[in-house]
Amino acid sequence: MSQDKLELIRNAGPSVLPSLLLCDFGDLKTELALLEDAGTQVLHLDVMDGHFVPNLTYGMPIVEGIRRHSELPMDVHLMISDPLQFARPMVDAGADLLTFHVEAVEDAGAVAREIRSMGVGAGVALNPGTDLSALDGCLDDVDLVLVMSVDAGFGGQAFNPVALEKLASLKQSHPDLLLEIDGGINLQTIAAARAAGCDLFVVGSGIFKQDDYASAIAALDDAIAGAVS
Ligand SMILES: O=C(CO)[C@H](O)[C@H](O)COP(=O)(O)O
Ligand SMILES: [Co+2]
Repeated sequence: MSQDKLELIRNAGPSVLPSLLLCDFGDLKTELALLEDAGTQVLHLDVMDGHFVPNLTYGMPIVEGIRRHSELPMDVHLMISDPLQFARPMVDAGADLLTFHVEAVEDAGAVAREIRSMGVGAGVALNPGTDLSALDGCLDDVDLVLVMSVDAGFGGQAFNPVALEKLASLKQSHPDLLLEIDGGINLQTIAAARAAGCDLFVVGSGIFKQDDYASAIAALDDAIAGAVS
């Protein structure tokens, strides 16, 4: 099942991925229905442990709850110190792709291989201050690279353009790699990310702080389509 969903994630781009960090968790069912009606193809879930990042969000019960209300593929962004500690429970909860931070682990390739052995996709993320060289040796083992355009931990932060250089460089060196960006993506920043070669665009405030999710997503889609590379 997860392999089919992973294929859907691979083929979704270019696409906006709503980050549920800022959604109304008191009414998940309605939130998910609105996102599905707006044409969402993949959900982005932010898991924070209060240790790797100074913020705490949610774990398996919420991922499982989201899965009960939606069949959409789930891209789970693990901002946690020990990704392998919770990888299997996250897969059992319904995750289809697990993205861990390269800053959190000793051997990113080994972590990615272990995640893939669980039948789901593996992604590796890097914060704005982390050099691309941190990914040396692991890119053959991952399905996706998540280039952070804010320091992982909070929604609503300002976009850091260092992400654009990293995307362009990865696109050039690994043209077949799936590239995702996360943090401060909105109508002002999304076209530049597309022009730099990005496939998947995580958006939190740019959707959930807007009155109408569908028109917010449609405007972001239009900006992606109009991007010049
Ligand atoms: O991983 C994240 C934060 O660490 C979130 O996915 C991201 O911040 C989305 O929110 P926004 O679009 O408001 O920046
Ligand atoms: Co995220």
